[in-house]
Amino acid sequence: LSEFPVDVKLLEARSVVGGRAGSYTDSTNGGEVDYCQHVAMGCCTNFLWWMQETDLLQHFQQASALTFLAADVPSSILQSSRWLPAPLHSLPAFARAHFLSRAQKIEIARGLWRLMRRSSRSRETTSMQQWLRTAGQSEETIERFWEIIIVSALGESTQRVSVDAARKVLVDGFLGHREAGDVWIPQCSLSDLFGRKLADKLLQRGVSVECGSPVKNLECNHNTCVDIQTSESSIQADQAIIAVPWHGLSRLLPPQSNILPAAKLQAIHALPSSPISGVHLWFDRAITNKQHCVLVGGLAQWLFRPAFGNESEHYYQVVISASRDVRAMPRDKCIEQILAEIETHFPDATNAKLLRSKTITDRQAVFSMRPEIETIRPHVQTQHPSVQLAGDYTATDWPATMEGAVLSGFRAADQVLQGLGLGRFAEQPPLPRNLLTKWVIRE
Ligand SMILES: Cc1cc2nc3c(=O)[nH]c(=O)nc-3n(C[C@H](O)[C@H](O)[C@H](O)COP(=O)(O)OP(=O)(O)OC[C@H]3O[C@@H](n4cnc5c(N)ncnc54)[C@H](O)[C@@H]3O)c2cc1C
Repeated sequence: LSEFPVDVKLLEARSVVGGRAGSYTDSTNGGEVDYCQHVAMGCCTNFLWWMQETDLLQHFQQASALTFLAADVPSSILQSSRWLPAPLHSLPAFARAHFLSRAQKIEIARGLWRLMRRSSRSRETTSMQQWLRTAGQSEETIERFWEIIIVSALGESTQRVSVDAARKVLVDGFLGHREAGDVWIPQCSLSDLFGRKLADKLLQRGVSVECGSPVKNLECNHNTCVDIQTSESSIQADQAIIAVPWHGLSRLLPPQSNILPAAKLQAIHALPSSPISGVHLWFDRAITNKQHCVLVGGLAQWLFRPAFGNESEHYYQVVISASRDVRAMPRDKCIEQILAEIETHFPDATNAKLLRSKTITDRQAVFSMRPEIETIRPHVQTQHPSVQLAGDYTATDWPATMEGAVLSGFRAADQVLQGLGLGRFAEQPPLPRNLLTKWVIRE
């Protein structure tokens, strides 16, 4: 919006922008620690474009190889082949993977083929787990492959997510393009990236950013103007975009609002969510030089070694998505189990001393991509022409991701521009498909 002749004011409740993609200040050394590591994927074309546009893509590292570690087998590196076109690009690395047996690989290949041949718009109410069983996947294959990929990408287990959501991740996220599955990892803290660097870019573009300004109420009394109440002031706007999380929306709007029907507002508020935990570990020495890896078969799912922070400390972060088990465990027991798993993967960890640890679980980290939620996710346009919604929970087809959030923002901006008669704002197209993927992957 800042590229158009409009005055843009951003009202943020917290002291810093960035929302769930943020950091806290470590009381021991004063450094910034991300609540939880965030990564984007190559298929997140809107998010990556936006980072490029705001000159922030330089603060990301693009990783095209993922290391999978499982107990008692050598590590496996999954990387696209240089010479095979999509969707065959992962085949050689997949065939060499040590954490899967030959029979499991054949089962998975059959399952992936069936997913690609399935329509992306089936809107079926089956869960991914039910689908996997009917597609001939054994419990062990589900646990050792499908569960790992789906939980990492959707923040929810195969038991709960819809087949459509899982298909989107596997097809758009890995099979559709050679670079779709590349992982883009921030090389600075999230609060530095979004809270400072991005906020500065917005300020330079003339956006007024007001942190510490929670909106209390939003009403449209007549057709062309929105009344926005904060604790400090009352603002009249021609257009408003409400970009709060799904569970915060009903606090802003009166129950009988001309913006959203009461039943819809209630359904959005009740969208089911899934927790994600970041387990922060500080050791007295390095346990591995790997910057990131996927851990197979245990409680810990990913290990990250952030590229920033105090060099004298050896800080690592374990990410556990759909972490209901973690929430149910005593804290000490959870750390004990994670350390035991880390020692099986990294022999250097046996001699390392854990100096301190912190577990942060966001209970409403992401909305749960269950089959029924697609009918509840709202479009960015509300009933009122002057009010738009934005946020990962809107109907973008994407799971709760930075891509979904950015895409919804672009769509909301487009609506605003149309409402003001100022033109259009085009979202980015998905990664292009080659002839083979167009032929093999059904729309
Ligand atoms: C632990 C965890 C790990 C994740 N990992 C990844 C990942 O690896 N990759 C990925 O793409 N995504 C990841 N996500 C999801 C990602 O963080 C979200 O999808 C994304 O941040 C959603 O952005 P949003 O703008 O929709 O909502 P939010 O980030 O929740 O932003 C909403 C903003 O609204 C503000 N607000 C709320 N109420 C008010 C009010 N009344 N007035 C003014 N402001 C208000 C909030 O303070 C907040 O800043 C993760 C999320 C969590 C929690």
